[in-house]
Amino acid sequence: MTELVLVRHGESTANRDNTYTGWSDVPLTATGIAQAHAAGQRLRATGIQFGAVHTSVLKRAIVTANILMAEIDQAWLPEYKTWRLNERHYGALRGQNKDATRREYGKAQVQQWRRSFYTVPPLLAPSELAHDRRYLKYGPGIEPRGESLKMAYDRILPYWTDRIAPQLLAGHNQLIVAHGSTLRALIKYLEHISDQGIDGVEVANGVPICYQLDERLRVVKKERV
Ligand SMILES: O=C(O)[C@@H](CO)OP(=O)(O)O
Repeated sequence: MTELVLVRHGESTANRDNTYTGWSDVPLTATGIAQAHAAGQRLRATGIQFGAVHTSVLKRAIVTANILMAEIDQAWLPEYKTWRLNERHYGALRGQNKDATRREYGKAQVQQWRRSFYTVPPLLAPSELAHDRRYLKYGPGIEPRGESLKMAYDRILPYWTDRIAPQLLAGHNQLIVAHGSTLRALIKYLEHISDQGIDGVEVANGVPICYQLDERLRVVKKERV
């Protein structure tokens, strides 16, 4: 039996301001930092010993991961950062206020943009891409102009298959510190949730989700701590 723990970062400035975030690299708020410490203390009480930590290349997840690692007194763990665990890219919605878009486009459209598996948000223009050097090293085409949850799922899964699943199969517990929709994609995969069923799944900031997995990585137990 191996343990897999998923944690969404603490509250970010964009969460506080109710704006679409995606790949925008926004910091944690003071509340978010406190949530990360509290989550780490609860995780420490479980006594889980991890083999490695995986996070995105966005600071709200990285800082949360570092706080968690310190709180569980496993700051020495290998920590792997990958763009594949970045939040789903919100395209041209990034930076806009969610309530303002509800007023402009209607609640149903916003709910579809936020929670449907297949809906792609309005795309950024090619000229609006950031060409950030953290992505350029992978070559052209890594930075999306916007992603549906399905598109994010498809780029997350290879990292699961190549880097996380083999560690779990070898008996090493793994901690993933990522984002609301990255984690919804992983939860969909782990729990075999349908394309429609994933609409209703929400992941709270700073609440560790602990899975016990069997030797074929089937979920035996799920618990929030
Ligand atoms: O803005 C975002 O990138 C995400 C996560 O905060 O929000 P949503 O809940 O709309 O998926």
